[in-house]
Amino acid sequence: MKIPHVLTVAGSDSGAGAGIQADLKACAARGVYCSTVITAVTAQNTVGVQGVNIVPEDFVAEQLKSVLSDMHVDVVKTGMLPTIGIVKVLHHSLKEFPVQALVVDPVMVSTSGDVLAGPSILAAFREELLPMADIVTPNLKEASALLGGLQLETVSDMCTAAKLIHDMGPRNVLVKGGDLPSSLDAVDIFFDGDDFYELRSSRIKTRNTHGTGCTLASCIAAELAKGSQILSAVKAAKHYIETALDYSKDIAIGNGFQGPFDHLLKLKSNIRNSFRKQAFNPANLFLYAVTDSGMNKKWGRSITEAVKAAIEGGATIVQLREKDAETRDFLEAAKACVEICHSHGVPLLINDRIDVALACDADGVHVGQSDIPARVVRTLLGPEKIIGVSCKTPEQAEKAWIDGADYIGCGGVYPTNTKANNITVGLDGLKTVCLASKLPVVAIGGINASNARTVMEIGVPNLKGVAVVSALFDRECVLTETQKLHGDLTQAAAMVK
Ligand SMILES: Cc1ncc(COP(=O)(O)OP(=O)(O)O)c(N)n1
Ligand SMILES: Cc1nc(C(=O)O)sc1CCOP(=O)(O)O
Ligand SMILES: [Mg+2]
Repeated sequence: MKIPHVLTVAGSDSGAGAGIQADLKACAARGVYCSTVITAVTAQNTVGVQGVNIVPEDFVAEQLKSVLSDMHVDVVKTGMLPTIGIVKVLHHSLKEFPVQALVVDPVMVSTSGDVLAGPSILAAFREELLPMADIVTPNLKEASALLGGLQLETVSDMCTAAKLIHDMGPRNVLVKGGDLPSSLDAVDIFFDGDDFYELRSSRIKTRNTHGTGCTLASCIAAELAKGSQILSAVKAAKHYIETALDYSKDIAIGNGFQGPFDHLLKLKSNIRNSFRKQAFNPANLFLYAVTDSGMNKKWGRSITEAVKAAIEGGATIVQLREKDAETRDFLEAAKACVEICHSHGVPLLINDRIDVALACDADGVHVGQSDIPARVVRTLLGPEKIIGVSCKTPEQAEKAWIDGADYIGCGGVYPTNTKANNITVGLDGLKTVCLASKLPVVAIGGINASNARTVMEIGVPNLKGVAVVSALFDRECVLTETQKLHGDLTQAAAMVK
């Protein structure tokens, strides 16, 4: 079995908050193998950097050759590259042994203010490394240094910097605004050469932020190694950092002004979660079956029988929406459904109940506008679980994206008897929300085999499927109804293509 593999080319931090040590822990936390090429050994603690011993460039070259010639590396991530010679050696090695992606964290100054790579390195970064990079992740100081001292004080300045750095050759740029004085949130700007994305996460009040830059870059590298798209990788990395900082905000290591944080929080909270589930695939929204115990009871079947039939009929994702079930019964049924769904490779989500989702280790949850906010759900469930949010307006869709949701449900497309007092947005409302949403969308509300094609034929690329309750579960045969709907959706998908 092949395991995703990141090679980090960076300096050692004796205090183990940043550098090679942070990279190893971040990759371990993300379930990715990490090999190491050490460019420098630093004597460092929470007070600052007391000494730096640079590894001779021919020995950096030897380490690179050892790893790249033997082990299948997916992604290379760079940190402290203290000399021009080492940058050139790395450039040469990557030409000889190409990898799937290169993540460049242009480390220049430690957070304690100590210089780790002098200004002479800038030209080598610009000429040798940035043109090869899939993403470069400067903080404000590093972005300013790369741009000859350009002042960066606002989000708009960050966009300008991202564009100018993109012109140096990397395919994507993430300018990290953690030091932006005026912002309550941590605002980063991601630029892919076409679009700017403003990525916000809450600023956690803690002294334990040493190593966040190294960790973010390693985490992006780890996600890329697992096959994520670049923007998803960046978002997952930001969520991970936010969760880890929050988890570690009160730990006390060292006497200096900036301490390390705990990368391996998941091992303490839930060991099973440290093994990444299948990354969320928007294609799973194609035929989204949402259960209703009242309906299934009426037709004399259990939740598990209903879920099994829906999956056998072609459901691509299942949500347990059991509004009236006793918690203990709901949890037992949910555990059984997790087994059924996972044996068929189908994700299982829980409606509303984060406690039940955690207890049965479901793949995620779906929440609405009056449920626990998605941002809080993300903190509770961690970066890996799937989160869906019900949205009826473009503003709600924007908020869902900012809060770290993976998809949105939009409805009611048609009137429904399944949800009381539900506002109908119609096909026009659905289209408006889809066009505004940066997330994939599943349509819901009054959808059945006779109108599913009309819904899908609005022809908006991020509309990925339909979610249905009564059309599957308020029927005698769930299997037959699911098969019928699956057939209609498949025809609609062929038409839209
Ligand atoms: C896929 C999907 N979309 C929307 C909803 C509705 O969620 P919510 O607005 O929280 O209402 P309830 O389902 O909780 O009544 C959904 N469940 N699934
Ligand atoms: C659960 C739910 N949410 C809706 C929304 O508009 O967000 S409509 C709805 C009920 C969908 O049931 P049926 O497929 O039986 O119409
Ligand atoms: Mg809800």
